[in-house]
Amino acid sequence: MLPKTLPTLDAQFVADCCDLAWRAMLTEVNLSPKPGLVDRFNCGSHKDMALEDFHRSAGAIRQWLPRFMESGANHAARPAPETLADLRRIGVGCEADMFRSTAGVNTHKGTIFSLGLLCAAIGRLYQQQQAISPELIGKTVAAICRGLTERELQNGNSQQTAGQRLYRQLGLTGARGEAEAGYPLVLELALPHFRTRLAAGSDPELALLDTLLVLMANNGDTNVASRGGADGLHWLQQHAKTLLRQGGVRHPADLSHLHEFNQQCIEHNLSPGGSADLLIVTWFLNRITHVKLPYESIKNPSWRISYVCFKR
Ligand SMILES: CC(C)(COP(=O)(O)OP(=O)(O)OC[C@H]1O[C@@H](n2cnc3c(N)ncnc32)[C@H](O[C@H]2O[C@H](COP(=O)(O)OP(=O)(O)OP(=O)(O)O)[C@@H](O)[C@H]2O)[C@@H]1O)[C@@H](O)C(=O)NCCC(=O)NCCS
Ligand SMILES: Nc1ncnc2[nH]cnc12
Repeated sequence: MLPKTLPTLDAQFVADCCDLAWRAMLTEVNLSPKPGLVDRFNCGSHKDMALEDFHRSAGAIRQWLPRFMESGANHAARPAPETLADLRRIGVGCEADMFRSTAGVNTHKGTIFSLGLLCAAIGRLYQQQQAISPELIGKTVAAICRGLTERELQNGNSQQTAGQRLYRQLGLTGARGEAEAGYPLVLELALPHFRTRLAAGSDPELALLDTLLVLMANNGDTNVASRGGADGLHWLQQHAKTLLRQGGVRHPADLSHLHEFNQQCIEHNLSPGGSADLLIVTWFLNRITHVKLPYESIKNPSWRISYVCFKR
């Protein structure tokens, strides 16, 4: 008789997932050249943070990700919105460590929100012994975030964050809206685009840079809007669309267009930090299906016998 639910999250599985999330953060920040963003060449439109801040921040966040997974697993039998309250508590602690590691600079606030939700969704799916697929993860995040934009954006309080202010001014739902919708920009646009480019034999870094352009062209990025307003966001989206129409990033020679785009973002003081976060989500979801699930083997009788023997 198979166990109804696994007693706890398998430690190796948790470590594999959190290491993958950590690698996703490093892969994104090391990817170069990225328009307006911190990378190996320069700090884009940022005067207060550099590559090393992101490396330190990613390491600090990595330590908290198991707690997001455990929260998702522990609340697996509870109504999904109850999970978010616990995630908020963990998130506040994680953000504090991020700020400690960067001497107060906001490198990954949005990343913590997105990766925290993805890890919680994976913990929930694991506890329910469901498949861990990008689509099911997206659906589970949407369930956890149901009603979030209405609660936190439509009824914003006086202590407005950038996201709340931009919702009132421009109707942008930002990180909350993307999560509550189940990451459609990633699941319907960026991830299929990235996988198609990889399947066609594209260099992975060029494919990822091209995917960043796809995100920048379609994302209502509140980072861009908080600095450049609606006009700044429209300019950045149109510029990304033009580069994509001209062929995007297919050959090393195309990197010159990204260097030029970066210079223009610096002149406009624009940084697509939200699209950088969604690129982290894209890379992570592309690889999560490779992480070994312990209960996949339970269907294999030989493994089941060894599991039962081991547990005695
Ligand atoms: C729900 C929160 C995200 C609340 O934050 P806020 O109300 O500000 O919400 P948003 O503005 O919507 O988003 C905040 C960050 O999320 C990223 N983001 C923006 N647009 C999108 C989008 N469409 N899809 C996904 N993600 C998006 C973005 O974060 C990245 O950029 C930041 C670095 O850029 P920078 O310009 O430097 O940012 P600032 O320093 O703020 O501006 P300057 O002063 O420099 O000009 C960095 O954070 C990147 O990650 C948005 O900034 C959530 O954070 C929250 O409520 N936290 C509380 C604790 C919690 O609950 N945490 C975990 C829950 S699982
Ligand atoms: N590389 C990057 N530069 C600036 N903001 C970011 N947010 C996430 N990644 C970023």
